[in-house]
Amino acid sequence: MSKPAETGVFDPQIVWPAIGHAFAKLHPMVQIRNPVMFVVEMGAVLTTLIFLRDLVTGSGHLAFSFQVILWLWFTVLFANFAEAVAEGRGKAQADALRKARTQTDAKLLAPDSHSSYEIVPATSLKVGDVVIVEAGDIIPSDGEVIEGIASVNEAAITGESAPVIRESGGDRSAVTGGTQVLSDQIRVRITAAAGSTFLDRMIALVEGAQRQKTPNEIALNILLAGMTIIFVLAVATIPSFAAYAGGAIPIVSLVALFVTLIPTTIGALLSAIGIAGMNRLVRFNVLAMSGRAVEAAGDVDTLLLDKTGTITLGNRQATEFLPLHGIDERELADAAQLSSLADETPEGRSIVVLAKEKYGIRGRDMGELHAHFVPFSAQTRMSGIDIDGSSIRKGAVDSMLACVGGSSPVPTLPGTAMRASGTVVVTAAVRELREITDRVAKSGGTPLAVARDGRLLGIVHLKDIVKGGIRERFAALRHMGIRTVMITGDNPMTAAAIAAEAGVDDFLAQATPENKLELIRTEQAKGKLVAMCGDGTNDAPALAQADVGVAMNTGTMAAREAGNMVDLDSDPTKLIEVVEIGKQLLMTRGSLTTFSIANDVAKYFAIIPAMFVAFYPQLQALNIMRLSSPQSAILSAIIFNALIIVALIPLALKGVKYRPIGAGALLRRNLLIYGLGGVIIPFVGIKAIDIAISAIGLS
Ligand SMILES: Nc1ncnc2c1ncn2[C@@H]1O[C@H](COP(=O)(O)OP(=O)(O)OP(=O)(O)O)[C@@H](O)[C@H]1O
Ligand SMILES: [K+]
Ligand SMILES: [Mg+2]
Repeated sequence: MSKPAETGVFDPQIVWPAIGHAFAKLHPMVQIRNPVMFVVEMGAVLTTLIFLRDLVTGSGHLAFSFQVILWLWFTVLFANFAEAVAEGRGKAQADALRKARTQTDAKLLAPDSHSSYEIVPATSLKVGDVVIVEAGDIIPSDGEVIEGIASVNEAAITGESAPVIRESGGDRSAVTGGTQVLSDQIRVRITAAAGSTFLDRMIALVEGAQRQKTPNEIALNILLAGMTIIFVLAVATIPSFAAYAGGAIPIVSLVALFVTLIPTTIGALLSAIGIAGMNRLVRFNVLAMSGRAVEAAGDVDTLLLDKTGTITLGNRQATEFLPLHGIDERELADAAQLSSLADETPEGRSIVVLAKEKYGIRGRDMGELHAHFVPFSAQTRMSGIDIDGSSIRKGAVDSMLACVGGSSPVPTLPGTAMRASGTVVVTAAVRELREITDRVAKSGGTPLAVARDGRLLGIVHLKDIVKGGIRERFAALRHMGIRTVMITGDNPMTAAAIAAEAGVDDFLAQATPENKLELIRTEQAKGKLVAMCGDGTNDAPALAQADVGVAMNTGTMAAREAGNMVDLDSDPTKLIEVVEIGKQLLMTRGSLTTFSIANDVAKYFAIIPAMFVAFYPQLQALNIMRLSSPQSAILSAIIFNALIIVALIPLALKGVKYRPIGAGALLRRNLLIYGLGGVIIPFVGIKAIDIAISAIGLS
């Protein structure tokens, strides 16, 4: 995994444009999305108008008012700046991606030809068009390989230069526009028109163009808005207290008090925290389609993983033909090959290859054979062919046995009549078949049974390899308290072998797409947050249902569209980083909210005595900060309130450090640091500012 270095928080290339954006974001229609800061802006507008009036009439404390108003505007600008910096970091990543979206031409296949094509610009391609892509060509748009196999360099989107295999059929058929074919030739059916390709969506995502507030953010915003309203009411009563003592408090002081008391720190940084979380994922080569997915990742309890292509490499290859007693190996190979001639899955193709390598059985022309082809489906878990009155099937052993009547002695495949003595033959064959199946399965291989006209011939052994380093990573997930469950369409014994090798906690075998979906719903009904990693079209419903659906980039378009995250490195254990980033996001938000609210304590001690000491001398007891003057107290508080936003931008963007020490311990630790820190820091900060401004004689 190549991980681009993190740009510095205050990189000049990001800071300068962000300053401009901070002013542009002053527009009330932009500001209204953030209620706390909108209120601050309204306060700034109101006091500015009063100041202008006083300027004309020559009344009021003009110098003092001017300084307070300036800092009110700074408060809003700093909040805007924080968001703009977060967005700017995303834009830098988007620009890198945009370079990959170079203008290319496409070799558009003429509608009823197999080889003649015309060159057209990639932008003119429509969904459904078929293009030829040859070695050296850039794939013009997203699509599905419908014929051929090729090695593809996807570095443009993944940053990983090792080529990947893309082939028709199966779960590795999706190709991404902007990537380059290195060898061979493929035919690609275009699945996305210009402007809505994967790369386009990636760019829009990292730029934050599609960012929507998550339910958690909305809830927090409502809470903050609620607190703001309470402080409006509280501050609104102050003039009457002053009037009672025969004095008056200038509006600008009231607004300053109000702004320092409302939760401006978290209000200013909330949006930046969310954007930064998504950006952090991008740096790990994971694209989150929604902020909600990132948050959910922070609380995941159960991780479900598809086996083939997710836990294993996914190119299951036929390695052996294992005939039943009394059946010629060549007869089995021949039947297996026939049933696979039109099977465009990697499994089917590898059977044709093995039959040719081992027995020299040549491919036959499907057109001349007058055959009816039965394609593989995840429901039937079988595929095959009806040819010359005979029917050949291959598939998962249990499905095949149900079909040829392994459980009942009566075969149900068409075209078979049962002899009276047949029962015994079938049962013996079934027993032997089970023995072979178990042997293959125990080694982690996938056994495919082959039958001709209801007569079992034997087993094809498909081999697959568990992805490297996966075991330790699953152990790390367990340590984080996440249960891993492998779900596969394969038989229980193969599943058990692979599950043991990969080190998952549990597995579900012989699962149909509906079973996968059901399992997720059951977990969710128990109140658990479920993540699912998958690559196949048959995983799509589950990916859509899961709270966090991580599609492998090697997977099909359907899978990539259904999930709410795509892992460009196709590494299911990346969930560790995804969860950490999610937890970090939640913790950062929680910590800064705590800090923001704790901040208020010091401000009460700074401002309240300063405001009232003239009317109520006994409040002098509260004046523990001994600030130089009431005006300096108000000014120091509002300056601190604005500067703390800028000071916390790096923390908001980088996130508080995640430590796997358990939720309770973490909460205590954060309360101590951010709660206590939030109480103490403003006392020190406000006092320091007070000393500084009275030294330079600002107030
Ligand atoms: N081309 C094929 N023809 C016939 N049967 C097949 C073919 N490919 C796979 N099978 C059988 O169907 C079963 C389920 O298919 P598949 O592997 O696609 O399911 P899955 O739910 O995606 O599980 P996995 O986790 O293994 O990817 C396989 O275990 C195998 O027994
Ligand atoms: K505040
Ligand atoms: Mg699969």
